[in-house]
Amino acid sequence: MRSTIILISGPSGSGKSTLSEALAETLSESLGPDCINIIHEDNYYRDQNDKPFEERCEQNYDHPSAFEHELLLTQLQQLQSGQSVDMPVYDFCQHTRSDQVKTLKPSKIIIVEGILLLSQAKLRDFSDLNIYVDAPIDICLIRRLERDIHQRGRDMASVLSQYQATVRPMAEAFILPSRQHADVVLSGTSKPGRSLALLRDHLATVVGTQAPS
Ligand SMILES: Nc1ncnc2c1ncn2[C@@H]1O[C@H](COP(=O)(O)OP(=O)(O)O)[C@@H](O)[C@H]1O
Ligand SMILES: O=c1ccn([C@@H]2O[C@H](COP(=O)(O)O)[C@@H](O)[C@H]2O)c(=O)[nH]1
Repeated sequence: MRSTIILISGPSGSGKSTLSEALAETLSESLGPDCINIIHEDNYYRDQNDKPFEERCEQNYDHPSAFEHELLLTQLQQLQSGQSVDMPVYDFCQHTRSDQVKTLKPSKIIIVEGILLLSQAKLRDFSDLNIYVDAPIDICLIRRLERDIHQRGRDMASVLSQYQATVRPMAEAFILPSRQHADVVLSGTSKPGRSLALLRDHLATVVGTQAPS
């Protein structure tokens, strides 16, 4: 079995995770629930257990060097060659890898979502379909504020200072230019069903005759 790899990239808060879940749900209906893995690029943030918490809070998490993209590519290659992998698990509240891993079994489809995937030539060349999710930057910031405060243990002041120091400048330097590498650009403010409809022909090409209707 050769896995089909689908990358979903775009700015933080644009709607990548939401689209990934919607796509996985739709594909599961036609291919079966065990046919799909979703991998979050976030799990490949570098381990920082050797640094004190205060220092971890100050890191730039929006530069490509913050990620271990080589490990992500290696694990995608292993999954594609039929091997299970132990994916790292990231703890956003602690800004480092947790001591857990998640074992992934090979699957027909692998959806990978994350901010900097399309900035990486080796990853986008390895992928069968490259999707970029776009949304206005004010919408992304509002969504991020809500999420980081409610789910990632942050306060408004730290989210806003990080946004100005690294999130926005790195997005301008690395994420927004990566849009040019996408096979398809989707709106992160449209209903997910509309995005799935726009993906139909692309999915038929990469997934084959069993693409969702
Ligand atoms: N198409 C959409 N329409 C309305 N709200 C959305 C849409 N996509 C995502 N959201 C909301 O925006 C927030 C961030 O979405 P998420 O998918 O987690 O973004 P990302 O993975 O790009 O950081 C979530 O609260 C989600 O419910
Ligand atoms: O320890 C960390 C690691 C990452 N971040 C921020 O997370 C986003 C990426 O997550 P999405 O789910 O794709 O939005 C990135 O912009 C980093 O700034 C963090 O704050 N702390």
